[in-house]
Amino acid sequence: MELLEELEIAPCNSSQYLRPFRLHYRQNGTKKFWDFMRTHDSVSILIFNITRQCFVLVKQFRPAVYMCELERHNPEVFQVKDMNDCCYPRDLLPASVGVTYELCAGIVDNPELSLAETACKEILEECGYNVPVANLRKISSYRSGVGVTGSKQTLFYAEVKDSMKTDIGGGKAEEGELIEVVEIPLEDAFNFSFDENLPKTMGVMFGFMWFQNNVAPLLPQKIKTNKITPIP
Ligand SMILES: O=c1ccn([C@@H]2O[C@H](COP(=O)(O)OP(=O)(O)O[C@H]3O[C@H](CO)[C@@H](O)[C@H](O)[C@H]3O)[C@@H](O)[C@H]2O)c(=O)[nH]1
Ligand SMILES: [Mg+2]
Repeated sequence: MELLEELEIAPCNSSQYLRPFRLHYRQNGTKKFWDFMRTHDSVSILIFNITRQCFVLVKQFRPAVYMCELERHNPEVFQVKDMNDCCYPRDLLPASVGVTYELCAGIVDNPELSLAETACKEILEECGYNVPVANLRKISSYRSGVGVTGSKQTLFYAEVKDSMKTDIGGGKAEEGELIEVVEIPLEDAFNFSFDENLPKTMGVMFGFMWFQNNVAPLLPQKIKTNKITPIP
């Protein structure tokens, strides 16, 4: 995951994942426009391993995160004069600056599967646990990237046991997915959440908070999470 070479930044003129549009409109008499992208909806799953009392997260290289960091150190990377130009950044940063901790998640791109079935498929592909659909609990759904995509993400909760682990996970190798499965012990979860040196998604932070409010109170006292209050 850490070896990053041959970077080329090129314009994205067509994509199976993103379609940019501009909506022109008049709102309360004021003429406006807004640029946005159509993308797939998605599912994400907060996974808790009850055998070892830990959360199961995934870690992966995210090009968008990496490029934000690269631009901060190297402002010219996106300053191409012609939209057909390519840029070959030289002063690279380690790949690790673009690696984030996330909930297991996937895009909803198979209309034949329900959201819960899609979630179970992602759990198996990314984390290696074979979870029956009936074991999933829907937490809620929400809008992500409201300024840019506004797509809907549905969040599930899944409790797993070591005995349900039938595969190593890691994502679909044939699609080039390179995913590391990581376990966060329950007692470390809240310190992990607020450690800004460990880049993570809001889904992870929300998921841990939800667990604290909805599942932790039902656990035996000795394994409850350490609740910490973030410093303002
Ligand atoms: O530009 C792209 C985009 C996607 N892929 C492929 O498509 C797969 C998508 O993986 P999947 O696990 O289905 O989706 P995620 O990348 O995990 O994205 C989900 O998880 C993210 C983190 O929660 C959310 O931001 C997204 O909305 C949500 O779809 C990738 O692994 C690649 O194989 C590419 O090759 N190129
Ligand atoms: Mg994924």
